[in-house]
Amino acid sequence: MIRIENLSFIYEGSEKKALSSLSLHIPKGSFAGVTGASCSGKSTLLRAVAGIVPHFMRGRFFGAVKVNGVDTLDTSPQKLAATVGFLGEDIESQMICETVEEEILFGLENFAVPHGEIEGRIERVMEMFSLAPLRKRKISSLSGGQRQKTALAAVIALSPQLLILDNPSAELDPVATESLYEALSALNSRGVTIVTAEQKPGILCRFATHMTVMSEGRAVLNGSAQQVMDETELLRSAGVMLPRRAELSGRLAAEGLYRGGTPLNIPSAAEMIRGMAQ
Ligand SMILES: Nc1ncnc2c1ncn2[C@@H]1O[C@H](COP(=O)(O)OP(=O)(O)OP(=O)(O)O)[C@@H](O)[C@H]1O
Repeated sequence: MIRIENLSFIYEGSEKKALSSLSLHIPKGSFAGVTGASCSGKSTLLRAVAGIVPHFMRGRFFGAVKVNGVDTLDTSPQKLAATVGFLGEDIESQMICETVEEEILFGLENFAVPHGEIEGRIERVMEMFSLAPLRKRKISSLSGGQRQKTALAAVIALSPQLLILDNPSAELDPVATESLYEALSALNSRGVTIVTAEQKPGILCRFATHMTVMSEGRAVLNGSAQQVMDETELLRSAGVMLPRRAELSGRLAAEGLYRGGTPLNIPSAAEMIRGMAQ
């Protein structure tokens, strides 16, 4: 679904490569998680997949990004948006309507979703993000987390085939983050390809089928969540903050007490401890 070939990008006015000779393949149906330290290039990578780089955010672009076989240089982000949902870090700039309902409705009308389908889609995303009580509320009166949920709901209501989310948990509390990832996982199991970037890999490794670690504009690690999370030294050197369960398994392994892989979730961490106690 996404094929990136030898991509380098330098923002206009900058001399530094935000992306450097990056090649990556994300198959259709994946739940891909992109992680890495601040300024490692995660947002730029996602913007390149959505065509925002270099169409809206200009600069020197080398290599190719193909989405569903279409070269993003040969199409516009508006055309891509028919199948690609993108929510960037700066959600404020993506929200243009006065109320929650209008914000979700705007995209649906803009993409000429048949009238008979609109109410069903609005209700579905309202339920997904517990937004029903906020339906008529002004966006200016919402908390950061409520705005984030509204922006996510507006993108998901468009039923994209590919959903790209940059730091979607930024304004969400842990419970809302958990429900967001469960909702994304449910969409993924219905065939939607998902690409999300997060600085911390703890939530990604629980849900992603595929992970990429960025460092200085390069993809320094790429593979299944287990393969990536087992590379603890490389993750540390890329400035990635390991989840506590990975710190724990790493220390136990260094002391010769544990030989398995990094536990990706709490049940597998419990399994690790149970195994040692026996
Ligand atoms: N609009 C821009 N103009 C110029 N340089 C930019 C712009 N956006 C990002 N950069 C630069 O590109 C590089 C990669 O930034 P990017 O935002 O892609 O990293 P990131 O991993 O998403 O960071 P963060 O986790 O802090 O959001 C950095 O050196 C950054 O300063």
